[in-house]
Amino acid sequence: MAPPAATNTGNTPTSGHVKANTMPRRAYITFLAGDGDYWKGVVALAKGLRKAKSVYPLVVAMLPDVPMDHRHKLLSQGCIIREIEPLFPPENHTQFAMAYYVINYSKLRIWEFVEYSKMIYLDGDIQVFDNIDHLFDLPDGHFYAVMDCFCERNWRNSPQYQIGYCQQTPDKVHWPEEQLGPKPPLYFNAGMFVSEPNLSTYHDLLESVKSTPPTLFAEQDFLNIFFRDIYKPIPNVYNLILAMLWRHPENVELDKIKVVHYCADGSKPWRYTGEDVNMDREDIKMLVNKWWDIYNDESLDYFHGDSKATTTHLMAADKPTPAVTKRGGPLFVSAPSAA
Ligand SMILES: O=c1ccn([C@@H]2O[C@H](COP(=O)(O)OP(=O)(O)O)[C@@H](O)[C@H]2O)c(=O)[nH]1
Ligand SMILES: OC[C@H]1O[C@H](O[C@@H]2[C@@H](O)[C@H](O)[C@@H](O)[C@H](O)[C@@H]2O)[C@H](O)[C@@H](O)[C@H]1O
Ligand SMILES: [Mn+2]
Repeated sequence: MAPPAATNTGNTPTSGHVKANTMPRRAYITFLAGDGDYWKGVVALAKGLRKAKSVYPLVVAMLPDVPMDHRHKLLSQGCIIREIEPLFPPENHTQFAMAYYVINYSKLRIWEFVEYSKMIYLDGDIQVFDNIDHLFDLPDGHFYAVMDCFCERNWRNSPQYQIGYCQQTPDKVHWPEEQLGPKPPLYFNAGMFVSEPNLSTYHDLLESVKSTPPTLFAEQDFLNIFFRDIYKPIPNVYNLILAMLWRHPENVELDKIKVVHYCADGSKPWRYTGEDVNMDREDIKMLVNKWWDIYNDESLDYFHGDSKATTTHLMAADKPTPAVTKRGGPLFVSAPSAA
């Protein structure tokens, strides 16, 4: 298989079985920041999309602080790298739910990727287990994403959490309009969404972020405000927020789930120990195993079995060859059943 040119067209599919430039300009886009271990999530995502036979490329919107050896690991998995400038919210004293959420505002840069007409954004801690290319055919002009859940502890400073209200079960605790005003509009998780890159949308996003005071869930809150008039919920098979398994099991059909979002505390597969709350559940162990099965599957590597091409490709990019990605990861006694 010919190695991808360092600056390929942007339509070279990760699976390699469709001729470049014959597909509509569509792409999966993820975001990578820092010198930590999220690159492992992106490697797994590239391999998962390949296993699911997606015909569209995976583009990595990358902050400048991502080290060269991490970039090579992604290039050698067929990813397209698009370096972006960081984007920060206005000066604020907000306590984000997680301090590092401030870097997630840089995600907004992806609306500038107008070489693509349609994008599916996926967090680096997401895995795609079944083909979801059909989502690219959803009608333009809307923002598609899965509804979030407000029951986890990291929502404890929100009014919803404090009164026990969650949009997943709106009849369990009614929203007290008299005390808290109108019920909030439906709220999506920003770890996965379908949208269209567009320069005027991008301009409006950047203008609007300057005047929107940051809140608990950083750019996720901001995106919910910005796209609230065109937001359309899609089924949770496209973004299983793991907490749904213990907060709203009645809303989850695990065997129908296509996309898993490892966002619960302690659930990032590449850091998983099983010691955090809820992490000893059999369904969590099975989903973490499924992630590792893909991460460790060398038959899913972009340069499977052709290390010479890897060297050629990377030498062509005039960069040192990457260290061999350490394989391995926790194996569990309980045999993983199919999810
Ligand atoms: O150190 C970091 C933290 C976050 N991210 C990216 O930002 C996304 C959002 O962060 P995270 O998934 O941790 O948020 P969560 O969904 O768990 O709240 C991640 O999936 C990564 O794509 C990253 O690249 N490096
Ligand atoms: O910067 C804010 C982040 O907010 C979201 O994560 C949260 C949120 O969904 C909560 O509802 C969950 O309880 C929590 O577990 C989860 O981490 C997005 O997944 C992430 O991409 C990013 O936008
Ligand atoms: Mn995430």
